[in-house]
Amino acid sequence: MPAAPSESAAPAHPASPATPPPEAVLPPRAPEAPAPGTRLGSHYEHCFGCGPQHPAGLRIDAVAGTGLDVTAEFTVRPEHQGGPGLAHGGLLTTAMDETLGTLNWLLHVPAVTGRLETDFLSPVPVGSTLHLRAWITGAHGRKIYSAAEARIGGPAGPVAVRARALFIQVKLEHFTKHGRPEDIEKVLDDPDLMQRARTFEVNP
Ligand SMILES: CCCCC/C=C\C/C=C\C/C=C\C/C=C\CCCC(=O)SCCNC(=O)CCNC(=O)[C@H](O)C(C)(C)COP(=O)(O)OP(=O)(O)OC[C@H]1O[C@@H](n2cnc3c(N)ncnc32)[C@H](O)[C@@H]1OP(=O)(O)O
Repeated sequence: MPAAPSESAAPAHPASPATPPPEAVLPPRAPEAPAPGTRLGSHYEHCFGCGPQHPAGLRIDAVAGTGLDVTAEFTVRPEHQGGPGLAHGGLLTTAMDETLGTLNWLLHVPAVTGRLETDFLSPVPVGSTLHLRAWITGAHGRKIYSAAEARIGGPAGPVAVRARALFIQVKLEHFTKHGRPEDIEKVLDDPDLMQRARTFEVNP
């Protein structure tokens, strides 16, 4: 069996692509951003993360903060199990992704997750309420850097999950071009959703 490489032979760990580089700056909160305290609602009713129509979804409904931040709550249900009685890790990552994604509303640009790193610090039992918080850490060109944490039991409870993300700004055509045509058609027929989507279009 070949010898395992020694610590010293391992290449230096590169900086994470989800960490803002020195040239990144904190972007301004968009003038059109929802006022602090506003419930951001769902961007798509069938979304696994926020859609009220999704039977097993997380139904995350984030609240805009005063700066470049949002908060949300999510209670783990039996359909979210990985280990018996415990939340599935991938599902917790989804909760982080969804909460981080709602930061789009504060910058008023559509963006999709390019990279998402998650640290699981403690097991999360079914029935736990996670208190989520996400904030923007910088932006450079189309790249938006952000971080999030989920605390158990209360907004000041112990941190159970941490995440860092790199979102990439896209045009609305990203969704119409790549989405399954029958789902896109239904969305285009939905006046409420189109009104929300159009607010992005007039302010690219
Ligand atoms: C009409 C219908 C509208 C309906 C929608 C309405 C509203 C939507 C708006 C807001 C929604 C609000 C809330 C959403 C909430 C939650 C949703 C959760 C978010 C998700 O769950 S979303 C799904 C998962 N997500 C994807 O499905 C992305 C798949 N992917 C791609 O679609 C492409 O990959 C893309 C577009 C990411 C980039 O492609 P591209 O061609 O545009 O750009 P390119 O590759 O040049 O990257 C530009 C610069 O980013 C760097 N870069 C890119 N990726 C990187 C990586 N992974 N690591 C490190 N660096 C990376 C490059 O290195 C370059 O850097 P540099 O500029 O320095 O060269």
